[in-house]
Amino acid sequence: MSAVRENGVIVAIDGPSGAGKSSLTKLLAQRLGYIHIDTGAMFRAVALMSKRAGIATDDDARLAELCRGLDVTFVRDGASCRVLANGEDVSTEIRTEEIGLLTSAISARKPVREALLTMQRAMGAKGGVILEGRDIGTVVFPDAEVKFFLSASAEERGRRRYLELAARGDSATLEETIAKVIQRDKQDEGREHAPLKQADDALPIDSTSLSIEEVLSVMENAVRERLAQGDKG
Ligand SMILES: Nc1ncnc2c1ncn2[C@@H]1O[C@H](COP(=O)(O)OP(=O)(O)OP(=O)(O)O)[C@@H](O)[C@H]1O
Ligand SMILES: Nc1ccn([C@H]2C[C@H](O)[C@@H](COP(=O)(O)O)O2)c(=O)n1
Repeated sequence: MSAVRENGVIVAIDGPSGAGKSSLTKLLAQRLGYIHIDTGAMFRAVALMSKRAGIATDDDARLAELCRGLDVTFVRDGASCRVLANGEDVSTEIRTEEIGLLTSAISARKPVREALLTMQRAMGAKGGVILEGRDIGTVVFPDAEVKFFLSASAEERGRRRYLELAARGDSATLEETIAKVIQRDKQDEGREHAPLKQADDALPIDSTSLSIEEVLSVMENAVRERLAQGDKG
């Protein structure tokens, strides 16, 4: 059993787009008093800055230089969290579907993954954190005390995303949205560096037919059970 960390355990929540990672990480972090680290938002911030700088998605030298000069931070704003890139609030801009697709390409580049890996490990090393992403339990923190792999059918994840986009006034159809979810799955699973995959010791949760509350209950129980084990030394 790994040594007890200074601020608590590390919780990893990996899974494909639209599975519910951000929703559950936010709620679980509130329940546990843990810090929520949205690693997807970090990759999205890199993608946004690369777009602004006109950097090609395969220009590794310029991407590496951009990452060296990029500081991504999270700032609590009431019940939610703002994402700052070099001090600029980019929380809204990074959430567009355009940036989402660009991020899938950018996140496949080795220099970007190496730069953000260093940042993510520095943010979470002392524990008391929940990191959500694609490679947390396999690459970022393979020694995380609790790992979940949260998934749902592509149709259900597309439906969720469709409802989310429609609420924001986006005119994408359900069929188009499901197709984009499947496209991002293929890109995230098929890339050479840190592909999306379930860690061998992760607890799989298929949320296709589960409510957010039902998923949260499974996750909270699993974390509290692990914390109780730590108390036993
Ligand atoms: N179990 C669930 N049942 C119904 N809706 C859900 C469930 N989990 C999440 N949702 C909804 O699905 C949408 C996507 O959820 P969320 O953004 O948390 O997913 P995600 O895995 O973080 O996606 P991405 O990786 O693309 O950021 C949100 O509108 C959320 O409220
Ligand atoms: N640890 C991570 C987190 C995210 N990504 C990639 C995968 C997605 O295509 C993109 C945006 O993530 P989201 O905000 O939708 O969760 O970033 C990754 O490769 N590794």
